[in-house]
Amino acid sequence: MDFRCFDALGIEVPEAGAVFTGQNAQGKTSVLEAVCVLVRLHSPRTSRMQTLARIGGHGGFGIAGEAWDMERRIDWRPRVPTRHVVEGDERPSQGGYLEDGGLLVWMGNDDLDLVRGGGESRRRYLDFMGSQVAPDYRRALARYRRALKAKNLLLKDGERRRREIESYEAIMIPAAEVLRRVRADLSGRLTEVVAERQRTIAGKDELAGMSYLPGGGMELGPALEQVREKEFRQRRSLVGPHRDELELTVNGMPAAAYASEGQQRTLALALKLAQGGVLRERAGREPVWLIDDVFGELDVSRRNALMRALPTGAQKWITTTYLDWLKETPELEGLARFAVEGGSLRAS
Ligand SMILES: Nc1ncnc2c1ncn2[C@@H]1O[C@H](COP(=O)(O)OP(=O)(O)OP(=O)(O)O)[C@@H](O)[C@H]1O
Repeated sequence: MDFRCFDALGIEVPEAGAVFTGQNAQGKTSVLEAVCVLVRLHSPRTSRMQTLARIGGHGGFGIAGEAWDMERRIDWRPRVPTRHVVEGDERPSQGGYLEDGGLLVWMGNDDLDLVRGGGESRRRYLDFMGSQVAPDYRRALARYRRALKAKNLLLKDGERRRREIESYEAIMIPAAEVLRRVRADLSGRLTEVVAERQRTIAGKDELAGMSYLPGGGMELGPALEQVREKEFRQRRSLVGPHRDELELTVNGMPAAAYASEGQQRTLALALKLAQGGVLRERAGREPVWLIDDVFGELDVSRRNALMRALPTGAQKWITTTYLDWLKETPELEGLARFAVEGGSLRAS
């Protein structure tokens, strides 16, 4: 293991899921994070794998588990290729490992950033979904980011090296096509489901809206030509999927600026619930819900609404520091209970 604060950890979770309780900084989030890394090769807290390796451990980490009836294992070590193993067979690429991986929805108490924060958090929301439903998405995103970084370095040095810049754009344009096709498709479907979830949680007077706005327009090639001079002057990339926006509204007004805090919280919940619904529709399977410290923060009516909205058959992994609300939530009775303390776990 050697993952975060855990040197070793073995855990069996029933079909319905589990609730992890404990004080702050005991390792609850790390348990959910390990599932996310094993299943999606992605941590919602960091993009640096090194951060996940236990300080004072052997330098790397390993996670193994059965997910969606398949034995999966990853071994991460610094400076050597990560090993991805499924049913005992090594998969040579991340894409190969992920193609039959499971589906996840992550809910955390920073989900409010989806509504209040900058475009980056909403792009991450689409990216997390995109890479779960479209096999070519993750690769396109990695290619796009690498080429964009190289292009930005060239723009920054101010030398107007058009030829070299165009060679990176030749990588960015087809990658952008993949990203935008998937993002447009997902947001089209999400719009309806988010509006429906918002109505269910808040009542019929709250109309949530969503529009996908590709930065510079859907066609990247012509957009790049149009801003060429401006990019040279400003020394940075001005159009492309890294500038896409997912505009959110409540009752026709921009949600970040005009919606009340309650409306914003409801919208953040609706976005995550819709994510689960659309993943299920697209992939024909129920995602697992990793719900990190969300329930304790919600008022009773939103907590109940969330509980009712979570699919009954879905597996849920829930962390919480407060125990009181658990007693009032009969829907969670079938879930195993674990107490997390100082990087170790015991059934409670
Ligand atoms: N790479 C690492 N090696 C060792 N310990 C780590 C590492 N990364 C984080 N930690 C520590 O692990 C502990 C558990 O963190 P975690 O976020 O899982 O706690 P938590 O129980 O979810 O807390 P909270 O309720 O505050 O969210 C923290 O003390 C944290 O500082």
